[in-house]
Amino acid sequence: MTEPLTDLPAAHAETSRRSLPARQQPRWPDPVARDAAVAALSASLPLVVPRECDRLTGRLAAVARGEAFLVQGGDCAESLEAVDAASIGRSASLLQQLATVFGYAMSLPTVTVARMAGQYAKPRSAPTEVRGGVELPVYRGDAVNGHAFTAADRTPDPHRMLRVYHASAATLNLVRAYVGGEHSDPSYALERVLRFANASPERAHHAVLAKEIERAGGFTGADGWYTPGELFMSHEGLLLDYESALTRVDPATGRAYATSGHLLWIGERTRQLDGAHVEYFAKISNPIAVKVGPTATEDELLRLIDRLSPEGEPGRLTLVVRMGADRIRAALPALVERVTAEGRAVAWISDPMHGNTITAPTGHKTRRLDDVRAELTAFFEIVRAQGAHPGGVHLELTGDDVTECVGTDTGFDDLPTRYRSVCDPRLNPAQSLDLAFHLTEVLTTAGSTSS
Ligand SMILES: O=C[C@H](O)[C@H](O)COP(=O)(O)O
Ligand SMILES: C=C(OP(=O)(O)O)C(=O)O
Ligand SMILES: [Mn+2]
Repeated sequence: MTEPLTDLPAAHAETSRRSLPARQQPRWPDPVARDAAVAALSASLPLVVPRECDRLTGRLAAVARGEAFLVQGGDCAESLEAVDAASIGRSASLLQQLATVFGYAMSLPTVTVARMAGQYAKPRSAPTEVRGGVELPVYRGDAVNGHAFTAADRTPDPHRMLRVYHASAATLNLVRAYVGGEHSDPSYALERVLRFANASPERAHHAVLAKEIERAGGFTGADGWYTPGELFMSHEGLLLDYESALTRVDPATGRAYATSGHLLWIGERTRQLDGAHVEYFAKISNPIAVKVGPTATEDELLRLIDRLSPEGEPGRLTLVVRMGADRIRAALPALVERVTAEGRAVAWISDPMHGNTITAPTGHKTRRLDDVRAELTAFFEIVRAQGAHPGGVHLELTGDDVTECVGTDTGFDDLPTRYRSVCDPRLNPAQSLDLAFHLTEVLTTAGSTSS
């Protein structure tokens, strides 16, 4: 039995939140309403418990040691209006399908982590948005304000944090039911991979590969490429009011945990060494990740690692590289070389999405699958050339058949057809699986399926 949790003493979380500069936080117009929402969250049940977070740390330790591969993905921003049982099931299933393909590609067990049940707060490039001469606060995710371009929607409303908490609880409940139920049959994901690979004549090469995956059969059983009943939840730990209020102390160990999700990451825009986000993340015991963009320096990265993982426990810290296909070859090698030479135990994973965002002629934010592939391929080459382990992928994707990224069956002109994202463009299932099959081909043709 898991021990009951007690509340983290309020001063602990509040001190860091109030005393250090925190970027990308909303200006709540009504401080009384903000305090009421924080108080309600502080009295709410945890969404996850320490033992599950520790189990994920253990899985990620295997990733850091080169013995496992992480498949992390989901929406850029979850939307309260789009919380839908079938859609959640499709996205969870897509992650399991990708785990099956990547596990084969790498000949390694996979760990699956969703951007789900809490991915509701967004860092933005500009504080406001102007349309037709009207200027309003930018959309910062459903935990903060509404997406519609009206003053009412865009005004930050702290009560939204409670709505998001309840939506996350319901999402988590459903995912636990899916992965522990129908999705837990080991053949569930493989059948869907085969169906995808056989669906289109242009994908004849995928069908051949899918047959090999089926023949290899390593997806079954406890020693297989993924544990079908296990899907962890993650989100960017951006909104410190929300995260602090859901932080709890495990009485068994005296350690503090964010209980809003199993794994939280620090975004590219909030990883300042002297900032409130790094301060908060240093205090929690969850497995954590940090985004690493093309401007990160070797010294900055080492200081960040030492601050966030002072004991160097493998699995504690994952570095999510997001540089852009055109910059990764110049920026990444020195970072991997230095961190490896200094003996830091981190997992390296690739987010090939966030450095490759472009504006389509239609005005839509989009990404070319070709650029995503190019960055992911370069990541593998660079990390391996430095003697380190390319430990996983971090993707913005959905199980729904959207038209948000360009490639496979979606051209620039198709983007308006089913563009549903409230923030960044996601890969649809065909694009996600194409990416996984492409990487498998690259890795297997290179003559090596292990790292
Ligand atoms: O998801 C990432 C960021 O929130 C997003 O890329 C920022 O986008 P913006 O440049 O449109 O603000
Ligand atoms: C904001 C995000 O990424 P980054 O911090 O890498 O820009 C994101 O993952 O949606
Ligand atoms: Mn994004």
